Amino acid sequence: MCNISKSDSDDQEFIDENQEIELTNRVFEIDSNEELQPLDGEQIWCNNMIDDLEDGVNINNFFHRVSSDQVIYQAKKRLKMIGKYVMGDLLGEGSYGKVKEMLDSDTLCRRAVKILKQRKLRRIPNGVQNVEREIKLLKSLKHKNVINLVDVLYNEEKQKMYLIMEFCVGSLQGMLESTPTKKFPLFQAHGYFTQLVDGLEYLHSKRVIHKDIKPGNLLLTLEGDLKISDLGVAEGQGSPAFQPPEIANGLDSFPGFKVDVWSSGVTLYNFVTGQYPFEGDSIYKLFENIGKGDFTIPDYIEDPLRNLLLGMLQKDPDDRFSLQQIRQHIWFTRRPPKNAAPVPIPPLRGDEWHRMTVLPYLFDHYYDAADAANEAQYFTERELNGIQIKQFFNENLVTLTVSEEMMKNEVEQNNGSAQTNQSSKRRWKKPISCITVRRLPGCKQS
Ligand SMILES: Nc1ncnc2c1ncn2[C@@H]1O[C@H](COP(=O)(O)OP(=O)(O)OP(=O)(O)O)[C@@H](O)[C@H]1O
Repeated sequence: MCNISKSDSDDQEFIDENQEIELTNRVFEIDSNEELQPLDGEQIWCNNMIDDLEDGVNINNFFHRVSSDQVIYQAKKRLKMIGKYVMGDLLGEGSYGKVKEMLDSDTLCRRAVKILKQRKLRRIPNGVQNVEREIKLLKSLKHKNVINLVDVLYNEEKQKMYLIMEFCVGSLQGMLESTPTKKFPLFQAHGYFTQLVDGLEYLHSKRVIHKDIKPGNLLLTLEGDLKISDLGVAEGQGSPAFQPPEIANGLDSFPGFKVDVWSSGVTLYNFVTGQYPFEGDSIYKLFENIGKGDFTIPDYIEDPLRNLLLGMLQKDPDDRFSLQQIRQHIWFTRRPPKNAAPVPIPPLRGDEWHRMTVLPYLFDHYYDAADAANEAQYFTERELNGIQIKQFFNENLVTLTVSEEMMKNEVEQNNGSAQTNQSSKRRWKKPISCITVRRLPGCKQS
């Protein structure tokens, strides 16, 4: 019999408003004495244990506290749909609101949704109008290196706007932060920088100035495509460390396109050195330093890259390189050799495979574990840490795993007799189960 223990875990990181927490947020852990380990990548939830607790049994009589690395499953995920989109987990949070993963139930494409609260927007002067205007603009843009706004939904009652975008696995900022050196090898920096220039050139051709180019606004798809994001709905005038001297000095008028060239120069500097050309203890000091335009480039950055950085970070916008000059620059045109391991995309909330977070919600809503066993076409038996388990295979998507011993208990409870052969699985009301996603639906980003 598998003992579980109650723990007042404060690890609520994975729980968001979509998740209905069973057992008032308590986490259940397998007793370490039983040595029942989760199978790789599998999740277990013990429904009959939950019933015991709901019946008001004093759990302390039965359960022992064990270390948290034994935690197997903690929360029920309640399905939430916004139109045809199935909501997944939180991806991040910006100043306007949350960004969550979504699945388009028509196309099975992974999406990200930025949830904007109109109440919040109204507090910003012209906030609502600006967003509306920007949405119109974003809808008219289509380029491989610019985040695509796929759909916009409104909920009048909740006063929310949902901006549905292409799904990305993370930002270049997150990748840089995940490395000890905080920088990319030159060939990787080159790959991202050339995509950034491609995207910027497209935006400028549409007479759009981004105003907030920085690694945090450059997202990556699973395929490694760079997407310029946060167009226009970004709050304020951009991030201070990436602002050009004409803004730091408060000039009244200046060529807007050169603002993007400057911040792309700071971004490239950051990619290849892990540092910023201008720093300051306060924003005033930072702007003072930017305003003077004096900076140094570490000696290990050699020409032609040094020359490119100097050209992009010219204090006077008229002297600053144009995008055409950048494109023709020798560093741009020649790909550096791949002489180091690339910086990988860091795990998303602990998952290095960046698996779809929508699936557990779908399983919880549509998939009854008992039905899975009933519908199973194949099963296999094996031993796991001394406990006999059965795995039922349903097509190639799902494996339902049930321990023989748990099965006995369940059947005894339900029928008063212990039946452990395969036919007994039809009688289970709530088997203790593992559901493993073996294959994810593929999706080509459109
Ligand atoms: N299309 C997307 N796919 C995956 N993650 C995304 C997507 N868009 C944004 N994110 C993530 O969501 C988080 C919040 O993004 P958002 O654009 O709202 O804010 P921000 O750029 O961090 O800040 P601000 O809006 O204040 O400038 C970021 O961590 C970002 O990486």
